[in-house]
Amino acid sequence: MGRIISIANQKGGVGKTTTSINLSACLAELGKKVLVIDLDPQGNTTSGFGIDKEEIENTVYELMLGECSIRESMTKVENIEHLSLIPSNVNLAGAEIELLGINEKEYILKNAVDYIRDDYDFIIIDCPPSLNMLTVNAMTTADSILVPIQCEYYALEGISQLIHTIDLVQERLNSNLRIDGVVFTMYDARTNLSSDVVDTVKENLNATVYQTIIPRNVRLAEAPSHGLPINLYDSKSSGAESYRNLAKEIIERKDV
Ligand SMILES: Nc1ncnc2c1ncn2[C@@H]1O[C@H](COP(=O)(O)OP(=O)(O)OP(=O)(O)O)[C@@H](O)[C@H]1O
Repeated sequence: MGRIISIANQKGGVGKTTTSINLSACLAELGKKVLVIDLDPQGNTTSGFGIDKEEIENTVYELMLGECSIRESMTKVENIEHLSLIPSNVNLAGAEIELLGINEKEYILKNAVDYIRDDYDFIIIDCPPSLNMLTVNAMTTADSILVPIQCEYYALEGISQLIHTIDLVQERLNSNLRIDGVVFTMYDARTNLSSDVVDTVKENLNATVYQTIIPRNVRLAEAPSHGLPINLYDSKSSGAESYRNLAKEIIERKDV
């Protein structure tokens, strides 16, 4: 049965999309069968895989509104074996309103994913930067939440709210849900600030912290404009190495 990991942190720009794309591509490179679900109306995971988000017929929006099946919502990603994507675009921004009044709207994604989860080793869900109904759907679907934390001064801002939301979902909607772990992103070894943030989070957060730390690496920032994950854009970069190591660490985890 596939392991379902949602990448969530309601703080914007912390590396959720970068982690979703590159972790998924590295898991696929290591031979795992991966489905990526882009649940962010910005659609950056979709375009980061080289898919034109304006041209696609079926997205996660049509899936959630019951206008297509989960298999019809999937797109194969060129050049990447073992990886499929359920894309997203700006239409998803209206989904919250359109789902008003629908029964069990917190479980719409979960009910769809249940049909296909046995076909995959990993299902990775990229969440939007807010704690809205889309994020709640990601949390009811997931086995665990991976929280990217940017190595910057306000890193812990909002984390207690995120943990409170995870606790509420666990209590009321998905008793299996747990925090998979924290991954530090955009680490800059030249500054004391980055290592201070890592120390503070480790002291204050009762969660597994992945040993792999994602460095600030310009190749990671460039790769999406070429529509490629980092392992295809620059396989030897520090960004590619770090996401490969994160993928290996996640595969080896037995406790989630
Ligand atoms: N390790 C890194 N090194 C350099 N640039 C990075 C790194 N990680 C992310 N970035 C850049 O930082 C910006 C924000 O990253 P990203 O889009 O992954 O964050 P996000 O949390 O998904 O954002 P949002 O909250 O808007 O969905 C992007 O321009 C991305 O290219």
